[in-house]
Amino acid sequence: MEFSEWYSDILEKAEIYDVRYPIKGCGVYLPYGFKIRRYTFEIIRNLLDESGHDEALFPMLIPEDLLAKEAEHIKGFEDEVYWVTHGGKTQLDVKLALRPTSETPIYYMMKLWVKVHTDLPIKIYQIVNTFRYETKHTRPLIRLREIMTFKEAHTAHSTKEEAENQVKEAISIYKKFFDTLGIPYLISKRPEWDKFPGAEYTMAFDTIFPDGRTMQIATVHNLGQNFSKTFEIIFETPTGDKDYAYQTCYGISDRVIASIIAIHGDEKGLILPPIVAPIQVVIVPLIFKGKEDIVMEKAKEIYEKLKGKFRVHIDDRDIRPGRKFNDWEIKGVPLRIEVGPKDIENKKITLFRRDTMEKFQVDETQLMEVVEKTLNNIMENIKNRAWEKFENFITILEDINPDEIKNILSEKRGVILVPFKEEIYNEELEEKVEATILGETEYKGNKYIAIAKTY
Ligand SMILES: Nc1ncnc2c1ncn2[C@@H]1O[C@H](COS(=O)(=O)NC(=O)[C@@H](N)CS)[C@@H](O)[C@H]1O
Repeated sequence: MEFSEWYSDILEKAEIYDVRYPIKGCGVYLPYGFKIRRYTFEIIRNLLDESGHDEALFPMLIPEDLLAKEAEHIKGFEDEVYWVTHGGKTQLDVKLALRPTSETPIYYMMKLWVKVHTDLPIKIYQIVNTFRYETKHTRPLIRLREIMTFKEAHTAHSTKEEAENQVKEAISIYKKFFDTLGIPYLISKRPEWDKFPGAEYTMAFDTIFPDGRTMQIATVHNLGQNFSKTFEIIFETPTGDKDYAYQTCYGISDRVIASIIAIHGDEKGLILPPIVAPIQVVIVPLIFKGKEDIVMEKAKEIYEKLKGKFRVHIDDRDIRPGRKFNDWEIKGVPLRIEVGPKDIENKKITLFRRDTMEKFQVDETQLMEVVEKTLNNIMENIKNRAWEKFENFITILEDINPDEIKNILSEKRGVILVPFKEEIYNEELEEKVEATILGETEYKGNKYIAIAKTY
């Protein structure tokens, strides 16, 4: 099955997301998908909190004059902004934007908060919905008009070096985040012509979807003093001088959820990393005539043992076991325990791991350690499998040969790496190869220009 068909099919069949909302680019997180989202963003929350960030919350509405303050920024977003013009029947005297991202409201407030260098650094983030009137083809969780899960971090520093270090910290936070989810990535510095509006430079994480196209899953921007000059975020330095704050911002969105689904899934359905799985272990009692009671009793006993440590569920629906197996395989539940009369007699436990579709038996005394070990093993396995597929999508060429590049990008697709040369690194190259320049990147110790077909 072709990837995009598989993808929209699984969103529905695994009950993750419902695209039938009557506005293009807007959809509904169903309970199962919402839990995956919750566990996923809990990871990034913890990583940010552990590295000195504080979560905050800013209004969604931005007055037109505020949004338009930073010239590059508004130029970059003016075609994407949704506007509110009325309050009820009353026309508003100032148009209000639905935030496409929150530099302008946040930096307006930072001006009020920052007076002296000891008020810095500020490291805050919010996880909110943002709005972008995307004109390109919208796709569920990938290219939304209402970006429902937009984690944006914004920092302000008293020195250029500290802001530079913050970019490095943001990159290492994202590496930990994607490594925890087993999502492979290539980190590149976006070319000048494709950086974030108002930034000095943009670092980006790109992953490769099963159809071979790359997906930008995170960005880190060094904003320099562009916004602090516009918003007058001025502080008194230790020597009594005045200076403008040095800033960074970095964001991820629902695309992280899309990547978990797309990268780890197989033809059968989802394969969820245990850390984000709403159900980590599903217990399926095999009901045989006359043995219902002992089977259910054992199932409950296993449930009670596991529930303190794992997210476990007993599927006691009155349907055939095969139907149950199928349902939980589609939903990507990492581990299944089948409880039948024979196993009970032999004091055995039958387990099934979703990533390899293997079934195996252990003594019931080993239950806890085997569940723990297998879940960890599943995480390692799906991460390695994802990186293997990713590496196979990378083609290193000695030189720019437009025809060869076009050929590879239409057949194999993936990312093409050519040795970095300043003289060819320009927008014309994109036209020549009819593809996107992701940027300059380090790969296995060498410096390359990365070229790909992107989402
Ligand atoms: N329309 C969209 N739908 C889903 N995700 C999106 C969309 N547009 C951007 N993203 C994701 O959001 C991330 C951050 O967006 S951004 O424009 O690159 N950066 C910012 O907005 C900065 N303020 C950092 S928070 C992107 O890296 C991309 O992964």
